Amino acid sequence: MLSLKAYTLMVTSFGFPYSEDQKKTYRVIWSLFPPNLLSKGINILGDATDTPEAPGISWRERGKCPPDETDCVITMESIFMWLISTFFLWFILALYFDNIVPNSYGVRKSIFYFLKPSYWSGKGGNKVEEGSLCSCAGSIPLLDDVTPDDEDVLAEETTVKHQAANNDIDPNIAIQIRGLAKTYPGTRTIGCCKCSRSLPYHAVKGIWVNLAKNQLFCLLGPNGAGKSTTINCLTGITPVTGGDALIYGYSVGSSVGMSNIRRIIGVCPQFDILWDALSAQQHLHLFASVKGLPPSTIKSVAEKSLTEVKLTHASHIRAGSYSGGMKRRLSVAIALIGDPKVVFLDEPTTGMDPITRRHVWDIIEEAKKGRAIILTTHSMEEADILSDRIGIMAKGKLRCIGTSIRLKSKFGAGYVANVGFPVNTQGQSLDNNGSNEATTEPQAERVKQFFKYHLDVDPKEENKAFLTFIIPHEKEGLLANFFAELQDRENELGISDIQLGLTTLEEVFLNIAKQAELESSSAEGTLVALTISSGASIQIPKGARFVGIPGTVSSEHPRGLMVEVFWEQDDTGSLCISGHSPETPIPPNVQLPSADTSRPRGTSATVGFVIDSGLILNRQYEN
Ligand SMILES: Nc1ncnc2c1ncn2[C@@H]1O[C@H](COP(=O)(O)OP(=O)(O)OP(=O)(O)O)[C@@H](O)[C@H]1O
Repeated sequence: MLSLKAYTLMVTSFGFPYSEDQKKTYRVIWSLFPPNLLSKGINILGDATDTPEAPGISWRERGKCPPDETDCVITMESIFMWLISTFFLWFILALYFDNIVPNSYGVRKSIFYFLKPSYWSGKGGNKVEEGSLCSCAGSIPLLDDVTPDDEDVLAEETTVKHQAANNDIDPNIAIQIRGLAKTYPGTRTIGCCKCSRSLPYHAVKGIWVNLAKNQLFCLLGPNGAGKSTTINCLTGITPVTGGDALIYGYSVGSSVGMSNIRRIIGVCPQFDILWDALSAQQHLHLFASVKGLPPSTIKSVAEKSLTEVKLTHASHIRAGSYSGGMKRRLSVAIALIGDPKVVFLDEPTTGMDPITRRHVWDIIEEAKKGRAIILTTHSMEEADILSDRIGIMAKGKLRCIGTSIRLKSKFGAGYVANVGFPVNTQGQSLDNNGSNEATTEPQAERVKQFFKYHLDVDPKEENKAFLTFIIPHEKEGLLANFFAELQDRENELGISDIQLGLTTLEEVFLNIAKQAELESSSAEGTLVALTISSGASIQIPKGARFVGIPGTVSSEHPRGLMVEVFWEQDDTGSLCISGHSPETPIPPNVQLPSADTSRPRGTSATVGFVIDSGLILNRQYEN
């Protein structure tokens, strides 16, 4: 770019195209580029002042050719006029292209946006388009209105629908999300760009939820669940394609509503949007001014913010040299500056060390007072500690909603009992008097038998120091007497410590993610390979828990064999197989599929069949 500029300047200084020999059209085209005119202007001034005796060009004489100039086709006055006109021309073109070229979220205005009255009046919605300039967006297919499976999600949806229909305004509600949907349009790229076609993608499929004031609502979900898209719709970064949301009564679907919303929200986006050349202090001063804080308070507010996020020592250093954690802290401070009524925090603690993260949690906890906070995170611990309510999304839908305890008791496997045995600092077993003896093993066996006999559960994890049991909710009624007896026999069984708690939020999250994966893989037919103990490999739907293995029918196992598959999340948040149980006979209450479904048409792989978890688990409890 620079060399092109140098080239055109050089060409101009050699006389092209400002000479009688050249066509006027060339001169006009050449003059549209201000550096060329500037170069010609400097040339004329240089020629007029090249000797001490030269008269130069006075302001009054700007419209005349210099007396010794023989080939004069442009005067200084024309150059000034051209420069002023091209300034406006390029300025208007810059504004126009800024509006029609898609931003980083693929959002742009239509090519003829300036012809629409709504653009000039500011009324009539927030009409924008998506996709690249040389693409023609396909029409957006409508989403079916599907009733949620979960009773709490359904109850929330019914409440919001009822309030929306009756125009009920609940003063305790900060955000009301009314069937918010977002479909990224499929595009057909034509002409100037490579010819390709993509299908529309339903990223958010109609969410109905009320978010209260003075509360933190945490949106959880695996990668690609639609969390950031939801936040982007609520903050106006990307336009909604269905439904609406009201933030303090202002609609995100209208440009007037959105400009009011921007005044009362603070956003910490998933990726830091900072200027490398500005320091933390300059960032905060800038955002405080944009949010309209009185100039006299900006300095003290910025200093307080910097202290809160522990960036005082780096307040004058350029943000470009900050670590990832420092940048996130600065983004959190920017989101909170100006006392916004609603704060969106999209994975605010990503990349922070545990000490800094705890510190930021304290800031968020403190910030809850007087505002509504919407947080997305992949840290279950963060969600558990900070949230008043949690919603878990998967595949664009809200799958469950409630407090952490409600979700754990509803979707977790039950209670976790940890039974500890005395060990020394090297991890060796001790007896109850503290002497080094390998007494734990028989005692652990007796504890296992005690659990098996009373609750019919086996340990999920075990080592010398402890045994962990998962006790299903169905056994809840037995727990009081069971633990009273276990405590009475603590000494006899060599137990040093008993802990009882609900299963973790992580387990709830995995259960919901598995369920969603299973739903979509059955719809799309996505299969993953599972290698069973015999070494054979079968294909199973992603997320399936109990899977029947085709071809295992024998006289010993007339109904065939099945396995329980264990899942975990990989680094990208996708579900992957972490292991499986030994093969066990398929119980009689499971209906077996017809033989030809194990080898779908067009594939040579053996496909395991999914067995409803309810059939297996209920049977285990009944036994
Ligand atoms: N501009 C876009 N065009 C097309 N599809 C998109 C666009 N932006 C996001 N998506 C798709 O929408 C889905 C939801 O994305 P989103 O970023 O909301 O997920 P997320 O839940 O925030 O995930 P993560 O936890 O990874 O941030 C993804 O499948 C993503 O590929």
